[in-house]
Amino acid sequence: MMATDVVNVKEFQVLAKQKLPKMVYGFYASGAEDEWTLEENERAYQTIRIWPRILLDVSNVDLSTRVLGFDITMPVMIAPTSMHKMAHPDGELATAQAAAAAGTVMVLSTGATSSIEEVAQLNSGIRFFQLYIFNKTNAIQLVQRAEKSGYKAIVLTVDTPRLGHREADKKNRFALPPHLSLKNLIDVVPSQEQQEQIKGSKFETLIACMDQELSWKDVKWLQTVTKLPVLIKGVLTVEATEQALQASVAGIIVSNHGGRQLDHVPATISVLEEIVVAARGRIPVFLDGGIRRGTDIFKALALGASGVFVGRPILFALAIDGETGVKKALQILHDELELTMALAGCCKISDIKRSHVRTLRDRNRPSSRL
Ligand SMILES: Cc1cc2nc3c(=O)[nH]c(=O)nc-3n(C[C@H](O)[C@H](O)[C@H](O)COP(=O)(O)O)c2cc1C
Ligand SMILES: CCCCCCC(=O)C(=O)O
Repeated sequence: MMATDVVNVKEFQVLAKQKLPKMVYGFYASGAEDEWTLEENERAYQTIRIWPRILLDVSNVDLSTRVLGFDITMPVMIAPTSMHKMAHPDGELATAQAAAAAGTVMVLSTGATSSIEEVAQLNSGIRFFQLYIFNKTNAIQLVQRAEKSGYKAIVLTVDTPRLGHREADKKNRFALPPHLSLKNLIDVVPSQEQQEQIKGSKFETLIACMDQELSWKDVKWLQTVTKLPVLIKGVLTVEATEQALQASVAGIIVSNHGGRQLDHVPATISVLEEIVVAARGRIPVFLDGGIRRGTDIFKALALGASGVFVGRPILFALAIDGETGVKKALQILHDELELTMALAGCCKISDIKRSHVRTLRDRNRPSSRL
């Protein structure tokens, strides 16, 4: 198969497996331990049925929406993923160009191989900055740089006090290729001495430097050092949603880190609805994990998501064809969502209702005839 033959975003992964070095492909593709959650993230969409409406005028389908007050062309955004230059020499710059061209949000990772400023200089696209907190001094610096560079929100990732156990990385002795660097973390790069102490690679030592004491009071603290809205990424429970409301965050992202952190946590789509209910419409609820089809996006929106973020398909598309590949991946997801909406009888995002889907739980209710 050639890049030009790709007809759905899953095919980018097949091509990327053939093209990328084993260590890089393994880092991007793998999940934690038995990869149950990684697989469940995709599998869970299969249990949800779409209930279409018919004979509605769907000659004009509009996917545009608003996220944190910003107009975007579709409720599909780019999740923060680290180290894009392992996929393609243009790295995050290519991804950011594609996101801006598609009119949607890109979230730049703290672990990017391009700097906050390099990405910001490219165009006027809408970008958020994903924050990993190593220490408060570094966090303040990163947030101030993001603010100054025009990023519109801070996405605080809260599911990574330590890195999940990814066996592929262990087997492949994962390390960032020496010609690349994590440009935003130059000042927390571990010393040779620290590396020897931890008996790991530079990457493992760096991760070990993350602030493992992070707590809800630090979420409050973060809000005092930035004017930007703060989103919490890594929410999977009603309890955390209630705490997020109490902390007055601007929104939450239901995420299990693409199955890379704690294995056997539920698929994100399976917990979305209870989290949406717990959020009581007070803050937007976004979701990532396992989104591979327009129908997946439609299901997430019907269950109450204000938008979704996509991770691996973007990385694999980048690996295959740089900026053009990412544009193509975004276009495919756009077109699939548009077609799904037309076939389900929805002309705009707000037409997508809870009654357009039936979940396993709906079907298992005693009164159900489905
Ligand atoms: C290779 C890779 C690197 C990632 N790096 C980050 C990161 O730096 N920060 C973060 O918050 N999440 C990171 N994630 C998690 C994604 O933001 C997102 O939660 C996940 O990829 C969504 O699942 P999907 O890949 O099935 O779309 C990473 C995921 C992958 C696959
Ligand atoms: C600051 C370095 C980040 C590396 C970890 C990236 C990540 O979140 C992942 O899932 O991998």
